[in-house]
Amino acid sequence: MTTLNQPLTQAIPSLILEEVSFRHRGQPLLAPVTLRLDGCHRTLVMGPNGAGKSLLMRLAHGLLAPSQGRLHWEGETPRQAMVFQRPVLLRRSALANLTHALAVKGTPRRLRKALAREALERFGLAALEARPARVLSGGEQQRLALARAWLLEPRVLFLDEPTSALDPAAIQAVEAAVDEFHRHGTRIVMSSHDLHQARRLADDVLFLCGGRLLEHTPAERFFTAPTSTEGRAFIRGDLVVSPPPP
Ligand SMILES: Nc1ncnc2c1ncn2[C@@H]1O[C@H](COP(=O)(O)OP(=O)(O)OP(=O)(O)O)[C@@H](O)[C@H]1O
Repeated sequence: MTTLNQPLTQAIPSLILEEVSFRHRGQPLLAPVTLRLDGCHRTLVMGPNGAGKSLLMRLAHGLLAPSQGRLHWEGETPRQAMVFQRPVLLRRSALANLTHALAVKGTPRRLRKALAREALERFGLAALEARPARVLSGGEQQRLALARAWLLEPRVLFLDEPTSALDPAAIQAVEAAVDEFHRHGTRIVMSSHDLHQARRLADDVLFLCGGRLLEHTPAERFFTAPTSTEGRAFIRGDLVVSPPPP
């Protein structure tokens, strides 16, 4: 029996960052960040190009180690997955990309194809199962990456600008998939510089500019009364250019 269709009901551990900063070759790229992510929320990480959104997400997901500070989960580290702007897919069929992920996860061979097909169906890719993953369109590749993440049953899903190269129909499909994860009980942490998208999806917003976290507020408050000058300019739609990192 698969548990993939069962909502994930246990509480998600909180993620706590205490004075987490990141430097590269001595150059500060992210100024110390202190924050806490709780509950099954959809957190949108916003800010102009070069603000430090990807850095913060990679640190949170454990792909980068902080130069200073402490990052930890309150309780057991939850299962996590990350979806990138340009998904990294294997030179195999769409189906084989998913059965491979299940093999790595340790799913018994006899269950893999059925589970992979169920995920392809869920993300509207059933007709493409035999197609080489790398010839799929950008939107299809992104949905395949989401289907792969789905099979990992993450409690926390990080998405780094997953729709920035997609057209409106593909964006809609990715946003529907994100909703599906959230309804299932997965915490979403997603970066975007698209205000419209953030208004559609966000419960809370992390706003970064120039390698500094300037705001962490409920979405409604960020959109109506941002507290930082940069946040206000961003909401007005002014061109906000990230100053050089701290
Ligand atoms: N591994 C790294 N080594 C050196 N510099 C890095 C590294 N990762 C990011 N940077 C630099 O840190 C700054 C922040 O980059 P980051 O990718 O986090 O920005 P971003 O907010 O995600 O921007 P975008 O919206 O353009 O994706 C940039 O100046 C970038 O060049």
